Amino acid sequence: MMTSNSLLQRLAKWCPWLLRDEPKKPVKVLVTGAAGQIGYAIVAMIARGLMLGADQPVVLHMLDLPFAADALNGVRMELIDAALPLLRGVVATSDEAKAFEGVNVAILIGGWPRKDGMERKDLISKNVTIYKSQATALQQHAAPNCKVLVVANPANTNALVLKEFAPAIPAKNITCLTRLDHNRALGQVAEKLNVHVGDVKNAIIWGNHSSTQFPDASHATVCTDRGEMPVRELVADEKWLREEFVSTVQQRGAAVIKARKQSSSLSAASAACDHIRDWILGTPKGTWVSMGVYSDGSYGVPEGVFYSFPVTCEKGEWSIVQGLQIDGFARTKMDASATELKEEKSIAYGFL
Ligand SMILES: NC(=O)c1ccc[n+]([C@@H]2O[C@H](COP(=O)([O-])OP(=O)(O)OC[C@H]3O[C@@H](n4cnc5c(N)ncnc54)[C@H](O)[C@@H]3O)[C@@H](O)[C@H]2O)c1
Ligand SMILES: O=C(O)C[C@H](O)C(=O)O
Repeated sequence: MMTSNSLLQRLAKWCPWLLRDEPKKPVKVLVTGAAGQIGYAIVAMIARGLMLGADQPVVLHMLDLPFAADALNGVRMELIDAALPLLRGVVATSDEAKAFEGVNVAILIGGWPRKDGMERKDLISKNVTIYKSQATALQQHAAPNCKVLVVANPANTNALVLKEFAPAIPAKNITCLTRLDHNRALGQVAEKLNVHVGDVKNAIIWGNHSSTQFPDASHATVCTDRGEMPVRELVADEKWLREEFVSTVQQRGAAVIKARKQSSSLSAASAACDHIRDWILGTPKGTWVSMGVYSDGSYGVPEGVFYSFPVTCEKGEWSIVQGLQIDGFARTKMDASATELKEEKSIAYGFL
C-alpha cells in the first residue's frame, strides 16, 4: 500500500511546490528617518534579504517627519517599482504609533547628522529628545520581544535615553551601532596586509561611537594558507597598530563627511544589516563582532552606559566575549571612552 508520504513524493515530480517548506511569516521591520540618506540605502537592502535572510519575507514600516512625507512616499513608490519578492507590505507614515505598531525589529536612524567640523556629541541637544519620545512609542506599540538598533548619533547616548524611557523593554533588546567602526577596522587591516577583508576577523571596537572609541586589533586574526595567524604578528608594527590604525578608524566618519559633504550612508546601512543579521541569525563559530550594549560591568566598564564590546550571538541573544587580556595601553583608552559616555549621559539628562 502506498503511504501518504510516498504519494506526496510521486506527486511532487509534477508539482514540486508541494514539497516546499511552509512559507515564513513576514517580519515587520521599522526604519525611522527612512527618507534620509541611510534610510534610502537600507530599505532596499532589507527588502532584498540582506538583513534577515534570502527566505525571510518582510513588511517595511518607514517613519519620517511630516515635512519629509513627499520624499518618503517617493521611497515607497520606488520599493513597489523594484518588484521585490520578499517585500510583503510597506507602511510609510509620520505617525510614531502607526510606525511602531507590532514591529519585530526597529532600526532607529531618524535624527540629524553632524556636519564637517562637528563632533557627534554636538548632536545631543537635537537628537536625544527624539529618543525620549520614541521610547514611549516603542514600549506601547512594538511587538513584545522587538530588537532595537539605534544608529542616529550620538548612538550610545540615544540608546541609553531609549532604555531609560522604555523601562518595559528588556535592556538586552536595545543596542547601538558600532559595527560600522568594526567593519572599518577589518578594512584597514585588510588594506595594510593586502589580504581579503573576509579573511580578517575579531577586531574589537571598545567604547563610544565617537572619536574616543578604541579600535583594538590585538586579538584579531587573518585566515592564511598557514592557518589562522595573529594580526599583530603579521603587521609586526606595534606603532602602526597603536597610532595610525586607531586614529584612522576613530576619524573615518569625519573623513567621509569631509569627502562627501554628507555622512557615511552606504557603509552605515550595510553595517546595520550586518548587526541585525548576526544578532538574529548568529555569529559564525569562532567569530566575534562589536555591538554597543548596556554595560554589565564586564572588563571594568561602568554600568549605566551603552558601551561597545566584542560579542558573540546565538539564538537571537548576544553575550560579551569574556576573558580577553587587557594591557595598560588598552585600559587607558577604554577608560577614556567610558568617561566620555558618562559626560554625554549627564549632558543628555540636562535636555530631557
Ligand atoms: N552609528 C553609526 O555608525 C552612524 C553612521 C552614519 C550615520 N549615523 C547617524 O545616523 C543619523 C542619520 O543619518 P543620515 O545620513 O541618514 O541623515 P539624513 O539627514 O539624511 O536623514 C535623517 C532623517 O531623519 C529624519 N528625522 C529627523 N527627526 C526624526 C524623527 N523624530 N522621527 C523620524 N525621522 C526623523 C529626517 O527628516 C531625515 O529624513 C545621523 O544622526 C547620523 O549622524 C550613525
Ligand atoms: O561620522 C558621522 O558623524 C557619521 C557616522 O557616525 C560615521 O561614523 O560615519
